[in-house]
Order: sequence, then structure tokens, then C-alpha cells
Amino acid sequence: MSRFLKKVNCVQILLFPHSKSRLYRSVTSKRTNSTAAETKEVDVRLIRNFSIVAHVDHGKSTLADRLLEITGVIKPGAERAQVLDQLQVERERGITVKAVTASLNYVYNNEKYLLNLIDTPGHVDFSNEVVRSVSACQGVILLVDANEGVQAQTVAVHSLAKRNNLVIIPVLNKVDLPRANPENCKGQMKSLFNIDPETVLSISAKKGWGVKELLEAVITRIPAPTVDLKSPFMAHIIDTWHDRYRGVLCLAYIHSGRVEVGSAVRWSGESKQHVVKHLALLRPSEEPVDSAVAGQVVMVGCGPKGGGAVGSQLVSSDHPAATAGAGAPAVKHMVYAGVFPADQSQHPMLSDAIKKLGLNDSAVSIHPDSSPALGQGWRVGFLGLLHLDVFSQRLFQEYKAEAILTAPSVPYKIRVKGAKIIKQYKGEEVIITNPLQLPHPHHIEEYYEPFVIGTIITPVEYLGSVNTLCIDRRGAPLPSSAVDDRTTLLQYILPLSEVLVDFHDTLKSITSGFASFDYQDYGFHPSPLVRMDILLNGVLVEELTSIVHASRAEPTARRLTDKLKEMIPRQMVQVAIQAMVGGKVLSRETLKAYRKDVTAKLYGGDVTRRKKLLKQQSEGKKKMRSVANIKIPRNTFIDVLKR
Ligand SMILES: Nc1nc2c(ncn2[C@@H]2O[C@H](COP(=O)(O)OP(=O)(O)OP(=O)(O)O)[C@@H](O)[C@H]2O)c(=O)[nH]1
Repeated sequence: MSRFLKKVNCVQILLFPHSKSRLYRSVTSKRTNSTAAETKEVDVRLIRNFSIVAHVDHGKSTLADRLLEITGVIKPGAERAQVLDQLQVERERGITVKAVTASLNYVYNNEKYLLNLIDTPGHVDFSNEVVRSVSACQGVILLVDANEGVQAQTVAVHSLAKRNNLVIIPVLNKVDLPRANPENCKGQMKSLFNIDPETVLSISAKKGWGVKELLEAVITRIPAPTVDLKSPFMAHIIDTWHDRYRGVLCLAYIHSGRVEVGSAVRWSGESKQHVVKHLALLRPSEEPVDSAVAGQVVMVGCGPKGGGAVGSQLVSSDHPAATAGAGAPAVKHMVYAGVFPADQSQHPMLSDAIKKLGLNDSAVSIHPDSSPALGQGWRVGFLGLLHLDVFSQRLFQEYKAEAILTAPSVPYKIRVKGAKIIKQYKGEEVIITNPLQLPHPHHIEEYYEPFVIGTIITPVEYLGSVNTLCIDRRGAPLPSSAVDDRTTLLQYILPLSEVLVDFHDTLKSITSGFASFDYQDYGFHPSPLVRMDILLNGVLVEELTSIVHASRAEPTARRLTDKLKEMIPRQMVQVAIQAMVGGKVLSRETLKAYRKDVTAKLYGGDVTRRKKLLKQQSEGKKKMRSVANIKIPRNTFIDVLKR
């Protein structure tokens, strides 16, 4: 083993690889010896595990591209941009959704290093990916756009890195832009994070300026992992995904010992043994290896029945106990929605798709649910609305499964009066993830609403309008601080339901895009709440039932009925739209009867044109949900919530 320990120096970059097969095709095809298993073991002193963390769009994926180029994984300019953003949804939306790992080799001072890089998402809805990624790292590159300066998410990822005792390499990106102001940004980093301006590196990820120096700073500033090679093998799982032929594959960070193809292993807490069948480095394409040692991040596969969950531990079969390892932090779901098949015959197919996607996206919680109108389905917990949107888009794009999503709701908590008399509530305090489950107000002693601490960084000229927005959303201010003489950091305690849907968009529009926002959980607090039902021609639309703050019931009722009137296409019959609380109608709108004649604009012409229009209309109708013979477009359930 020592022979190998001396020889290999490389750099690992971590990419979470649900779509590795695609990447495998694109990258591996260029490798000459792709199937031969790597037989050398790695010298732990020459391993660096690091992650790139930053506010959204500050250039993480672009920097990852440059690092892949410098280490020879991709040719400069030859590959498409943002190589690590592999999902269709990532490329379409230009955002990173999954953290992705790549192991890179880099020679420095005649030693060959193994660098594991993790490119993480920037959006707050995917922050669990960042938390998971840093659990396998000893350091982070904290990237700040020199044009925009420190933003709300920068504050969040900085404190995450601090909490995990990681070495932070502060880096200013986009210094090529004419409006970049590196000196001011260094001042912000000094005042907010106490970072010495001398230690801040300046780069342009787009042009490649300063990236080599950054890579060398990774080697010199971030320590090698401290590991125990002599103890039995133990690794914690940081990502899992499903492979059609090999079953569940896992990305594991090895804490102690070593593992080989053929090693007998088990999941901690289970006695059943498995045999390691696949072992590979992700570069980011798979590179099979025979063995791996503590400190490394490797892909492990134990055959179709050998999968474990994110955060679980894989240990050697003779391991006495398994307790070490960071594991996956508990995920707190911010929003729940019902997911139902468009028709019940598609239930098995959707079930399979949700199971597979749930394996890759460990942040969702999935529980069976049923509704008289929509049949059998699931209640799914998400980290935010973007997460929900991305989940349903991935279901469709990656698994061809189309689902109906009900109106998303934050979880509420109630304390039930005389809990024993209501059979379904075993405890006194009950979390309500579906507004339909809310019992009659007579049975409820206290309602609780989830709150968050929102952090906003804004130029001072917008302070007035930002404060007005926060107070309008029932926010309570906390002390603010100056980031520099033109920028302020504000903090507010806000109800989660008020920030979830469109707070960020409104904030961006009132500050001409200059303010940024991030939030952290602040737990449940008492709040007067009511259940609001929506009825169409007297029939309850279950998907639109919501829980609202009592003081907001009337304006919300008016907004919902107005919006529904706008969004529901006119029908053959007149439609009464009512919003009700406790049997009282708070708002009512009437949609007049009308048959949309899509062929009205045609005058003469080819009959095929008329047929085409009628066909398009009937296909559109299929995408509608029918309540009391009234057709509602499916996106209504989410769009109606937006102000
Ligand atoms: N001018 C300039 N533009 C850059 C630089 N680095 C990144 N960009 C641009 O900034 C935009 C965002 O870059 P990404 O790499 O996608 O940012 P990201 O942080 O990975 O984004 P998320 O993963 O969605 O958080 C892209 O349009 C890049 O081309 C740079 O050094 N200079």
C-alpha cells in the first residue's frame, strides 16, 4: 500500500451525479483507458476536499468549468459551459439544483494532488445540498461577485462554513467587469466576516484570470483530511441515485479504513451483509478503482438490493459500532403540496418515478395521501417553491411522469383541546401539512404558524420601501447593521407563509434588482389562523383550501376569487366562485357562461387548419382538472397564490 501512497497526487472535485450516465458518455468517450480499474491508492496527505459556495449567480459553475480545464478534464473552450450543471432543468433555468462532485488531479511542487471539488447550488431552496456537501470538506472557496458585493446568501454560506470549522478561501469573482469594485467588496468582507483583505484572491472565472493561483491556494491553505486509516472501514453517504442496470449507487465520504471491490459491508444499524460491487472516482465521469482509503470521496455500488439513504453510514461487516461521521442534517420542510396522477391508471408509473426521484433528491419527504376528488397520491414536503417547481419539472423531464400538484401550503401546528376525544390525533400538538386535515375550530386550543429570520442586504436608498414591504408582510424588525456606507443588512422575523410565494420577486422589483434575501427557520409561534375554502358552484375545490392569518382573511378571499375569475377559462355554464371561512362567504365572483370558439378568427381557408385548432383546444382541455364539470387549468393551483 505504501508504494501507492507515495505515488499518486490528485485533486477531487465533487459533483452529485444523478445524470452521470449522460456525462459519462460525453466525457469518457475521450478517455483511452476508461474501463481499466485504477489500481493505485491515494496518499491522504495529497487529498484536498473542498466546495465552492456563494450567492446565486456569483459564478460557482463557471469557476468549476475553469478548474476542470486546468486539471485537463475538459479542453479549454471545447465543451459547453457549466459542465457540472447536467440536469435538463439546470440547463434550462441556468441554475444549479444538485451539488456535483469531481475528482481532479493537479501537480504542484512535483506532487500529484487529488482534489475533490463540489459545485453547490446558490438558491436558498437547495441549501441542504450545500450543507451536505460541506460535510465532506475541509475547506470552501467563498466566492463573491466583485460587481454585486456580499449578498444575503453569502452571509448564510459563510456562517455555515464557520459552523463546520472549515478553512475559508475568500475570492472575488468577475473582476473583469468594468463596474467591479474589489476594494469595496474587501471592505464588506472585513466588516461582516472579519476577513483580512490581504487574504482575498481576485479572479475572473469567465476569463480564467487568477484561477491557477486559486487552485494552488486550495492546496496550500486547505488541510488534508484528518483520517484514521487503521480503524475498520466507515463512510457516510452524501448522495444517492438510481442506475437502471446497477441499482442504487452512492457517493460516500470515507472517514476511516479502506474499502475494496469485493469487501463485505453493511449499513450501520442493519445486520444484513452486502458486497461492494462497484467502486469509482468521479472525474466527473466514472473512473473505476479497486480500492479507496479514508479521506476520499468515492462512488460505491452494492448491487440492486444494496442501497442506503443519504446520511446513513456504510461500514465494514466486522465494524463494532458506527457512530462517527457527519451524516445528513435533518431537513426542515418549508412547504407541502399534494402530488396526484392525472388519472388513477397512471398511479403505478408516477409512484415509481417519485420513488426514484426521491432517492436522488433526498430533501423531499414523501407520504401517501388520498383525496376523494383526486384519488390516491402523495403529500410531498419541499424546501421552497422553486424546489417544488424543479421537482415536478424533473418528474416530467427525467421520468415522463405528469402530475397534478395541489396548492402548496406551509406546515402549521395546532394544540388540540381534549386530544383523546379526537381519535386521529394521538398527541396534543399536531403538525398540519394539509389544510384539509385542520379539525373544526371547536377542537383547537391554539394555532401556531412557522416563522423565519429573513436577512436582506439592500442599498440604503431602498431602505424605506424594503421596510414597508417587510411590515406589510407582518414582519417584526431585528437590529440592522451597515455593510458599507451605501449598503445595509436588515433582519426581520417574518411568517414563512408571507415570504414563500413572491416576497423575493417583490423585493427585487422594488429595489431594481439590487437587494438580496435569505432566510433561516425560526420555529413555530402562536398566531390566529383560519381555514379558507374555495367553492365553484357550491362544490369544494380541495386543492385550493388554505390556512390564512385571521387578519388577512378578507383581502385574501377577495384576491383569490378575483384571481380565479381571471385564470379559469369561461365555461358553457355560469360559474360562482366563493371564498368561505367557517361557513361564511367572504368574497364571491361570477364567471359568465361562454364557449370559446377557437375557430372564430378563421375565414374560409383550408379545413385542416380548422381541425388543427380544434385538436389543440381538445389537447389543452386534457390538461385541465374538472371540478363540478368546471375545467380548471392545472397550473391554477400554484399560480393563484401569487400576488
Ligand atoms: N463577466 C463575468 N461573468 C461571469 C464570471 N463568472 C461567471 N460569470 C457569469 O455569471 C453568470 C452566472 O454564472 P454561474 O457560474 O452559472 O453562477 P452560479 O453561481 O453557478 O449560479 P447558481 O448555481 O445558479 O447559483 C453566468 O452568466 C456566467 O457567464 C466572470 O468572471 N466574469
